[in-house]
Amino acid sequence: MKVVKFGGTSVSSGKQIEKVFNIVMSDQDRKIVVVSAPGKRFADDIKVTDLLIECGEKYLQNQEAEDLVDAVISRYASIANELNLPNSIIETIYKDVLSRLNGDKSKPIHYMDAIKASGEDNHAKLIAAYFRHQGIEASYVNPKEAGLIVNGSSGNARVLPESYDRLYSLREKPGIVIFPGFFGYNNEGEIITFSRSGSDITGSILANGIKADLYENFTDVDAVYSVNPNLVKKPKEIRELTYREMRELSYAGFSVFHDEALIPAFQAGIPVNIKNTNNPSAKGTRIVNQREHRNGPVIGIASDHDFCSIYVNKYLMNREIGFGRKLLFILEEFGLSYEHSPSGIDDLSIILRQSQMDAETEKRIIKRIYEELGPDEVKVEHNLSLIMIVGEGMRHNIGTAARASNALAEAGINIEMINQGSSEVSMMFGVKQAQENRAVQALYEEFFAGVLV
Ligand SMILES: Nc1ncnc2c1ncn2[C@@H]1O[C@H](COP(=O)(O)OP(=O)(O)O)[C@@H](O)[C@H]1O
Ligand SMILES: N[C@@H](CC(=O)OP(=O)(O)O)C(=O)O
Repeated sequence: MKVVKFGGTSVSSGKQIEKVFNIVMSDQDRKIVVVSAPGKRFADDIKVTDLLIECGEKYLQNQEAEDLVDAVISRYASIANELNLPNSIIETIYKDVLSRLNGDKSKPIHYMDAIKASGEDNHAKLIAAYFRHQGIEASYVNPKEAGLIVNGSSGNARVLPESYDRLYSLREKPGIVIFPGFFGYNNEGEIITFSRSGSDITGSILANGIKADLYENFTDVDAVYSVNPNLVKKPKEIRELTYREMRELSYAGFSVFHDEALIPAFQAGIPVNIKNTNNPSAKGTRIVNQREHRNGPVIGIASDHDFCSIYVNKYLMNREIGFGRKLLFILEEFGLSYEHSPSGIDDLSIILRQSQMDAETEKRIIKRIYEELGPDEVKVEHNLSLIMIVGEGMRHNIGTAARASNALAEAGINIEMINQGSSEVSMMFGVKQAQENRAVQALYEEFFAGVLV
């Protein structure tokens, strides 16, 4: 039995949903179908989730948002029209969206979550109606009814382990199950969404719950490429990746698969296959526990931007017990999470996503570090990009760091910091944001020219 997830681009129009239908019908093991809200049909299009967020925010401020409600409903209406579905489905969706928008605003965060989740919830109903219209036994299943219970905060839902046992009974449901991605319910019955692009997570949870043989994740590219295809023309396709490699790469910028989505599938030992809705016969990329090492040391290069670093220097820092803890405690008190902390004997850098820290917070943090830790120097550097080179093969190859540093030096790029992950499957380079793309291209040239992946 397989769980199949279709991303926003795969369900963005009636034509795309016909492809989804054909893919599901072509393999009788494809039983559980997880869907996203309608995504982009073309580069400048707006995802339904983004329209809903704008709409909800206006309603919260009691502002007019009729044009936005129209924009949401007309996305579903044009899909229903293309698929020759009766108008009653659009009336149902319209009523649902309005009732959420006019719902209880006393807890704005929960209010917004219910609105965001309507994108997938209504689309799952529409897609189930289409399958039935085609004469196929199919039903929409709500996450609460199925037992997908979560905790955590809005946009950061965490599945509760007991959900898995409950979801197992989906196996017995007759026909095809159409399941909305992106959200679950907490024990109080409130909707909580996963982080953005979180339908990948729902698919993985369901794959674990029903103990699927395979989790197929359909998107709009033939494979996971060794580098973001928007940065390098026709990059090499990756046939097979380990869970650890994919986890590092999706964390560091491979937006094709959500980094949190690997854990449930990994825990149950279920392989993941990333495939293309627009070219389903292409093999795609498999994510597995172990793979053969036929390529060089590196399997992929990912990059992400908008980081900053807080650099702290103090002579004899290495002998001062509790220095690191006190520094991190200051950040904790400001509610900040950090990504990495490369260190030397007398210095320590903390890398953060800079959107968390405005100018005022930064000033207050620096003041506290000076007051409480007595450093010789504290420096904050903004607009950094992190580039991650990833590959299980790096463990068996010496000289990877030297090759990467040389390639960057030859491209005239200054390395602001290096961090070799203790996992030994990744190595991170910090560079100035303006040099990110050039750095990725230089590393790609170094590690992939002529390599079979
Ligand atoms: N290394 C990579 N390999 C493949 N796609 C990538 C990679 N890095 C970024 N992407 C982008 O991820 C996109 C697919 O993810 P996403 O837009 O979330 O799809 P979906 O709508 O199916 O959820 C691709 O179109 C591509 O632009
Ligand atoms: N619709 C949600 C969840 C999701 O997974 O979407 P997509 O499959 O388009 O990345 C979002 O935009 O975040």
